[in-house]
Amino acid sequence: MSSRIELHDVGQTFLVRGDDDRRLREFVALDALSLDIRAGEFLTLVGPSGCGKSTVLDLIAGLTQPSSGTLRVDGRPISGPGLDRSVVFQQYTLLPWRTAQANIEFALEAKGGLGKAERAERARTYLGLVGLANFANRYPHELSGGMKQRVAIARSLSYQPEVLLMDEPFGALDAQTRERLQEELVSIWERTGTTVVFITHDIEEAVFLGQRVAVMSARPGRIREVIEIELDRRPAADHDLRATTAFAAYRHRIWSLLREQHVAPQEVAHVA
Ligand SMILES: Nc1ncnc2c1ncn2[C@@H]1O[C@H](COP(=O)(O)OP(=O)(O)OP(=O)(O)O)[C@@H](O)[C@H]1O
Repeated sequence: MSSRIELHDVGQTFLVRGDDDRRLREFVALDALSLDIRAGEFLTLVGPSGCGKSTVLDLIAGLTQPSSGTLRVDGRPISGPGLDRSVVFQQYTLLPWRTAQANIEFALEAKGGLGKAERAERARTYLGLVGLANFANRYPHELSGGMKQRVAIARSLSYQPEVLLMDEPFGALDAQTRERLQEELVSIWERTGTTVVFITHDIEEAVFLGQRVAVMSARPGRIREVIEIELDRRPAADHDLRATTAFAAYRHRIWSLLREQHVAPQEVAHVA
């Protein structure tokens, strides 16, 4: 249950108002961006602020259409959102008046195709998967930030999507919670085999999670380099992956790539 995603020569241009004369101008956010994401892989996407990471994710989710180029999932052109792709944002986006369990059941109801008992069962299964089996009846305000984000992840997984798109999902969490959720996410990914595209600002997070790290260049956004991460990920209690020399070398390589970048002058052209 995983899909291959292909982006070929993708361009995205927005119309923005100029600061000086308020005239509409074209703003090139992405230019000829190509990327092939393998079925079942965990790909992390890093790049300077404003380089177009969320724009890429929105395009894969089908929330927006590109100005040029093509995007495909398993060979099919992406023409809009679909239940084969699920998005987790930085904000928790839970319904405050529903319990954790009911939040997931509600999302499954909207999806359709499952009876009441099946929805309840599936919600329990996925809450269990993210370690919240005992918190099913709590309302969002009774959960910590990390727990709320786990519910959001459980909700996205409960659709059993082929692609999980994550836009800085751990950005608002404290360092300890973040590390724990990173480990849980890897273990969930190993069990489900879902294709994951994960945006982050954090180089260590990108190296820890990604089988490959795609580094984007500053405006207009393109893929600068895709780095294959080969680390000894054996799950031993005393194995601190982040403390290894190999981990530090990858971290440094990506840091250097990002540091080399300077923000090009805004690419604008008058259109009105
Ligand atoms: N709907 C829009 N209209 C106009 N400009 C937009 C729109 N969406 C994004 N942009 C611009 O496109 C560029 C890329 O934005 P995007 O949010 O994809 O970057 P990002 O790499 O995710 O940024 P960050 O790391 O800061 O979250 C930015 O300069 C942004 O201002």
